Amino acid sequence: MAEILKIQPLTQDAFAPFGKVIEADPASMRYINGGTTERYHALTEVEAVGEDAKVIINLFRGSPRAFPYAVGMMERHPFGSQSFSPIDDRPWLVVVAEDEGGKPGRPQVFRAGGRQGVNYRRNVWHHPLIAVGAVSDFLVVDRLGGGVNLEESFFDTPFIIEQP
Ligand SMILES: NC(=O)N[C@@H](O)C(=O)O
Ligand code: NI
Repeated sequence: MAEILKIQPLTQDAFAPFGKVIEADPASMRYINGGTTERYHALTEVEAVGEDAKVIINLFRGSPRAFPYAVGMMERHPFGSQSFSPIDDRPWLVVVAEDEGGKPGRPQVFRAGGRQGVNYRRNVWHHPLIAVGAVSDFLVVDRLGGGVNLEESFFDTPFIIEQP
């Protein structure tokens, strides 16, 4: 019987085991450009390791997922972090899992606001982008380079996300 996953709000503390939430954190803000710009400084760091590793910036245009949605697999990137920052100010879902002996444990689902991004630390289990409600653009910063930077793991029984 497929287990239904609870959705929790995305907070820095709750997401800490998996990476950082990218959002306008007042504690990181400093004024620049003669006071005309608020710089939210060094919110997180990018990891890019291994052969010929470099950091790239991408745009992902995600089609909305249909719900109930079956979380049948998770993936991770052994050589680099991966960040997703929504451009359209639309809520979306983040699905991550702790590592349990080289496999993902029970997925955890977070509801991200339209101005909340995440940076998955290197080798953190996550589900590929889950856009909600409409086609949504995301700025994605991740790693290009040698080696296979994608490891996938499939659940024997999928987990269900009922409604976002
Ligand atoms: N394949 C790809 O670049 N995207 C995934 O890594 C993802 O997390 O969406
Ligand atoms: Ni990924």
